[in-house]
Amino acid sequence: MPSVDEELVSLSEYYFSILYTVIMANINPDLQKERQNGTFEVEKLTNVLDGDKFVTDRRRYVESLALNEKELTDGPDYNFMSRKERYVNSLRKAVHFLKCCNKYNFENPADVYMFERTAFPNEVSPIGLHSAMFIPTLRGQGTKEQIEKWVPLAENHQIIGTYVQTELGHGTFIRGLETTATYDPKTEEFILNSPTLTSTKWWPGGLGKTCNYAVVMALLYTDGKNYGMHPFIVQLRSLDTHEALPGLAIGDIGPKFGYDTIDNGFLRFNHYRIPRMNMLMKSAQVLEDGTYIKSTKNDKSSYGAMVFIRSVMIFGVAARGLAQACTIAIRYSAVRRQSELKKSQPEPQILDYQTQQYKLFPLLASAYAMWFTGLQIRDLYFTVNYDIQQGDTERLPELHALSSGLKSITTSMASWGIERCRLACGGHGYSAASGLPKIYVNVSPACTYEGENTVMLLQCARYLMKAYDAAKNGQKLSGSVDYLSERISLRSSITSEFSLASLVDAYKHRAARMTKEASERLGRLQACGNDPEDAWNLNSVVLTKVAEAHCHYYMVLVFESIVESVEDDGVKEVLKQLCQLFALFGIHENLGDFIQDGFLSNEQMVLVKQKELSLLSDIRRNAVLLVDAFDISDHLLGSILGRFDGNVYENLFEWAKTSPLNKPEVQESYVKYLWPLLNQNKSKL
Ligand SMILES: CCCCC/C=C\C/C=C\C/C=C\CCCCC(=O)SCCNC(=O)CCNC(=O)[C@H](O)C(C)(C)COP(=O)(O)OP(=O)(O)OC[C@H]1O[C@@H](n2cnc3c(N)ncnc32)[C@H](O)[C@@H]1OP(=O)(O)O
Ligand SMILES: Cc1cc2nc3c(=O)[nH]c(=O)nc-3n(C[C@H](O)[C@H](O)[C@H](O)COP(=O)(O)OP(=O)(O)OC[C@H]3O[C@@H](n4cnc5c(N)ncnc54)[C@H](O)[C@@H]3O)c2cc1C
Repeated sequence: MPSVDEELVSLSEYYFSILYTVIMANINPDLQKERQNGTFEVEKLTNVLDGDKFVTDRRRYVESLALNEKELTDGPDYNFMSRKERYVNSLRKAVHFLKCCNKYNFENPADVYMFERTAFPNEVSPIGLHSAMFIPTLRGQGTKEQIEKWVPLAENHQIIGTYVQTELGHGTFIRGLETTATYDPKTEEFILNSPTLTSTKWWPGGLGKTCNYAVVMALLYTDGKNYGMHPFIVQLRSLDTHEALPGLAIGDIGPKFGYDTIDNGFLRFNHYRIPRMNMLMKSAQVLEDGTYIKSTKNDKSSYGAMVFIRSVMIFGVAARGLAQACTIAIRYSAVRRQSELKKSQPEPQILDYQTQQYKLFPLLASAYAMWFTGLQIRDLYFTVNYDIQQGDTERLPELHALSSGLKSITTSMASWGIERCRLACGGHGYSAASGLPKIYVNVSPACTYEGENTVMLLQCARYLMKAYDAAKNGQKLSGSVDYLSERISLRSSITSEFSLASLVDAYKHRAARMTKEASERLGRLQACGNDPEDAWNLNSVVLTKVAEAHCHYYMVLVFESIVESVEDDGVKEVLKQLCQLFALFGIHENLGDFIQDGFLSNEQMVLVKQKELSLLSDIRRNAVLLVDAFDISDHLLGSILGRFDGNVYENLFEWAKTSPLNKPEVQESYVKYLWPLLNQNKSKL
């Protein structure tokens, strides 16, 4: 007998197939042709992207639950709302979302995440930080007793919290934060204080108007000594009136580049007291008498929430953001016809222009590379985190380096790529109807939050320099830096076959050579009199490139391993083409790195450029199916240009008619401003 879940899944498959048939009946003919001409089965590739068929079915089922919730999907068009309306609407949806979580009683956090993603398409909910950072920090940094006390309150939403770290004066440099938590043994309380204007907490999501609790990062003082940054649970607002508690000044920081649905806020403490036990004490304790005791080996374990978000952002923000933009731009390029290739022939689909393919297909390949890498790092996070829970922090530095570096290169690639997709859609790309502006403003801050991208690359480089030194001293390295202690090939093995192994090898060579040279340069800078910090700074542009090279290598390596693991021939072939294009585009873009020491010969360079162009033609045939395989619903895309049915023009026209500026026919502003202007000289007409 099938389980309830199995029944639901087959029901959702059934509805999906009906929906698919209905939609196909009304598909733009160009898109229909694209979908008939492919060389592989889309569904099989979707299963690879999801992990397996079961995950695909489950995801569709969970998404269908969210799509059936009218409270989440109906309502005013986001594009026509004011900032305040966007916040209020999002909070309304957030509360309904919580009711749904109770109703459906999801046991797996992945279900909650998929449901939330559908409820908040390219938006962040005002309570998003509650589950993304507040609860994980309570769990990660609390003692058993603290977890037992606070987590149920948070999970039952009796309290709603956020993560409060950044200040007006400092975000990157955590040791420069100024908020103090001074222990008072007489009352067994901590006194939180903002001693300067620059110590005002600034940016935390949901702080402005929504949350009544927070984990606050502050400098711990006890017995007159500063022990650095520690996490504290702080009540911010009355649970009855929601007013800020005495001793606190809280508010919204005002409009931003995007993120309209969330109230990023400020917070000032005026000698605000909290009980001793509100310090999260898993890594360090303050006893009743003020004695400070450190209980974990790695003093960066309190940075765990940041490592978590960086690890999940690669897939959740960068890969999915770029995949959505590619879906929009490629579908639109298949239905848009413009100019002429040959006289007296119909105007071609713009996707047939090689230049259009060169704009879009490397981005498509990057989206796939990020997608697979993101899933890999998410899994690595859970493995390492499990070890940490058992007291083993050995792999934390590697996870920190990889998640920092990959968070940086993928969010940079994605935000650059989304803008490129917008430009590739010509004029209509600039309309909010394209959905691309909303995707862009949702992805672009990821280059800054959870560690500014340059700073994160330098964290990764720091790890690479240490690893290289260890390898030089004879240590055998493992994990993602194992290649630094291997003998690497001096000449590229790339041939006209373009085996994936030869491409991985090229990236490995580049990363290893650049790491070695950066390390030697660092040594030379110190040898000629610079102290280590100045030498580091004078070498930092080079170091960011080293980190990029390492992360790029890692992405090619992961992509190759996925291609190798796929059994279906059709899917394997298209993924191989994408993997080759990702690698070759990267070589072309960074050619100097690959030819500098003669690794790549002139002949090989010519081959690379030829193959890159021939791959465009290969991928052209499957381009629409390759974006269909991401299986991103129209609701999530929020794009008229990227609609699954390709019926762009009629829907653009209908959408424009709903613009509030079109109602009423004659606007008040005409009467107030234009009429007087137009009529001032009327008598002279
Ligand atoms: C459930 C699925 C969800 C999916 C959805 C996906 C995501 C979306 C979710 C939410 C998004 C919505 C909203 C956005 C939220 C944004 C929240 C924030 O931005 S919170 C604030 C984040 N702030 C930062 O990231 C600050 C960046 N700065 C730092 O991290 C650090 O200060 C530093 C730059 C790394 C330097 O730290 P410090 O000065 O203390 O240390 P050093 O002396 O330089 O280094 C000492 C040593 O420690 C290592 N290290 C540093 N950080 C870590 C770490 N996190 N973990 C492990 N190790 C770390 C460092 O490398 C040094 O090592 P060593 O060389 O060996 O000495
Ligand atoms: C949308 C959004 C949401 C956010 N949400 C939260 C939240 O929920 N909670 C929270 O606590 N914070 C939050 N933040 C704050 C965010 O984490 C910080 O803005 C981020 O860590 C960057 O720090 P910063 O603003 O101090 O940048 P800065 O460090 O001032 O960066 C400015 C420039 O200085 C350079 N720079 C700085 N230090 C170095 C260095 N050591 N080496 C080389 N270059 C350097 C950077 O590369 C950058 O070019 C959010 C920010 C945004 C934009």
